[in-house]
Amino acid sequence: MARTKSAKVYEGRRPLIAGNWKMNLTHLEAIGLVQKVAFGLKEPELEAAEVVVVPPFTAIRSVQTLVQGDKIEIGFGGQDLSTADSGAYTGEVSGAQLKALACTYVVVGHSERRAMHAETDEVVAAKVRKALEHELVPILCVGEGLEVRKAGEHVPYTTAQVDAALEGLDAATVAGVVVAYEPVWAIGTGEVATPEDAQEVCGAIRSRLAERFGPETADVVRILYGGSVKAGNTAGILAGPDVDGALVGGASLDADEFVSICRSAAESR
Ligand SMILES: O=C[C@H](O)COP(=O)(O)O
Repeated sequence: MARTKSAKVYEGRRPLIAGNWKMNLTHLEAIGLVQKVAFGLKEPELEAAEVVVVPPFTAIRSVQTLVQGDKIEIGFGGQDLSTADSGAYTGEVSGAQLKALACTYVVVGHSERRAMHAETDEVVAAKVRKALEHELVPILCVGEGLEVRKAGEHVPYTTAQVDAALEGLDAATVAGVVVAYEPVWAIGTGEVATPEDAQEVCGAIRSRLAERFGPETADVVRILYGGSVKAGNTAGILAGPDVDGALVGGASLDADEFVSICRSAAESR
């Protein structure tokens, strides 16, 4: 099993694979999955690529206990956070609560939150700020629906979402954000974007970050692709020079498949 090692300085952008479990798995099933993933990956692979799981809130504590107790070199985070810190917000979870569970990351603005919970660009921007305030790394999700894609407006649409979410932040702060390009038409559909599609938009996002925050900042921000990522398509997608990893949904629930995805990422740089 891969164990925690001393900090290492990485040159360039270290590939990041984040498994978003969405509303799947009990806390007991979560433990089993993390154990299998940890046993499946070797230490050099976990050094070459950063591996993160994003369980439902109900399983975070169990994942934390396992990861810290067994010194497993796998990170974890939350799937959402509130724009508030505490109070009468039934069902919400705060950044402080996630931080207290040792979360490193939090997904913000996932298309399922935007669509099912009416999260606007303003709400997403507020959540990015709240995550940063609590020293959580936001994984900012952007991406177009099928109509926008068919109209050929996917690049301006997604870069505008990035603009809105990062409005008012300074370059040093933006350097600590992860962006995930997830075309909505490719999420959970089996309809994966081509490597060229992924690179086109990830490259455009990086160019936009360079315009707004400077090339040094744009150069360090990790930009992920998400949408029907599987072991068989990871290498092709990560071959794009601006694609630094993947936000994986369904395939992250299968230990063997997720291990293979992480291995591809480790071999990608
Ligand atoms: O957060 C993950 C994305 O929504 C991708 O999900 P998927 O890999 O099941 O298409």
